[in-house]
Amino acid sequence: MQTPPGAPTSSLFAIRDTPHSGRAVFATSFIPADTLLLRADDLTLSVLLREYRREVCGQCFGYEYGRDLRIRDAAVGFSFCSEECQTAWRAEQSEIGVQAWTKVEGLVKGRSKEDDDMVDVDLPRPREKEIQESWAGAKAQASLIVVARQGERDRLQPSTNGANGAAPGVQVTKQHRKALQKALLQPVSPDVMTFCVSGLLWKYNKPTEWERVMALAKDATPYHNTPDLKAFVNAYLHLLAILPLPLLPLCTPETLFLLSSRDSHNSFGIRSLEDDGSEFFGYGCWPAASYFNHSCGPNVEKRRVGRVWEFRAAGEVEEGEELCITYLSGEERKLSRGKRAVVLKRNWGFACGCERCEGI
Ligand SMILES: C[S@@+](CC[C@H](N)C(=O)[O-])C[C@H]1O[C@@H](n2cnc3c(N)ncnc32)[C@H](O)[C@@H]1O
Repeated sequence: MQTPPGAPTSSLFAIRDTPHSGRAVFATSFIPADTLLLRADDLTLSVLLREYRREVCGQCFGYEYGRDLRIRDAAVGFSFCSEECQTAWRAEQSEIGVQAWTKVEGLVKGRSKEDDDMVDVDLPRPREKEIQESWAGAKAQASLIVVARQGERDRLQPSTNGANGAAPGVQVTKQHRKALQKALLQPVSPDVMTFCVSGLLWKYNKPTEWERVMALAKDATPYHNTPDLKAFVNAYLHLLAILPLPLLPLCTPETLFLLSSRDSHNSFGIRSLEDDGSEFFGYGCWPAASYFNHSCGPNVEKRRVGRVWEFRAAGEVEEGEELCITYLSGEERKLSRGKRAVVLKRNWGFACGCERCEGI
């Protein structure tokens, strides 16, 4: 098998296909306990939940037991533990990125708290047909918004106008402006918005690395429920209405869906490093870290160090053995086999056939 783009390479392991659980990581020699197997420092998109934005550093995810961090960058809605982190964050986002976060913060700030509320997790996941129809349903309004924004570009850059000074292309009318205003009146889901902006900016700033995320395992039905899908479609229309103009060509249903479809089964929770990770700050996608399959009795331990994930052998590993982490949180690991199976099926979409579950 050819190594997928973005997959890790090592003298200790190789990535191979398995009959039932996609690709997996296998030891290529005996590995002593506690050996460092991989440091994944390739964070792509990430979501820091809005409720933690004052306490968790936007760059290194540092947390000081719930205290507000020293530096609050109110314009973009992130806080930082140091000036270095703030500078690194701004450099990584790029100038356009900082403009985008400022626009998003302006939209989200002052919205009623109810827009934030989590929806019922027990609703069924939308199937492919419903997903396609929802995105298609936004097409007409999206086209009107894009024309309204095109008018903005033409006002800002009159040199792109036609020879007679008239705007090239379609004339902006009341209908276009109304479509834009209507989008802005829809409820905002700040964390969904963060996901979309983070993904679009990552694609904008690192276009050659798109294939690293596209190579990951896909989920054809990545939305948790119908309100979640609706929140993504709304975020799309909002973003068309407010993003800096250079980002508009990237903001498409296709790109947003592809980001969700890869993130769904590959993201890592960003949790507190104390208390067995009881605080869930958000999540992110590190492609190199996404080739380990799950086992309920894992032989690899993972640990987050700032923005990097480290993977170590939990004990001695024999040549040829599959290297597995656990996808379960601390509390979930203590559940019975049946309950673990329900959690894994719901969150990751697979029926666990690991050695612990099969009783081997
Ligand atoms: C992070 S990816 C792991 C790498 C993946 N196998 C691949 O080919 O890219 C997670 C996905 O791998 C598969 N997977 C991981 N652990 C599994 C297990 N114990 N049993 C069955 N499938 C598993 C599931 O499809 C899951 O959604």
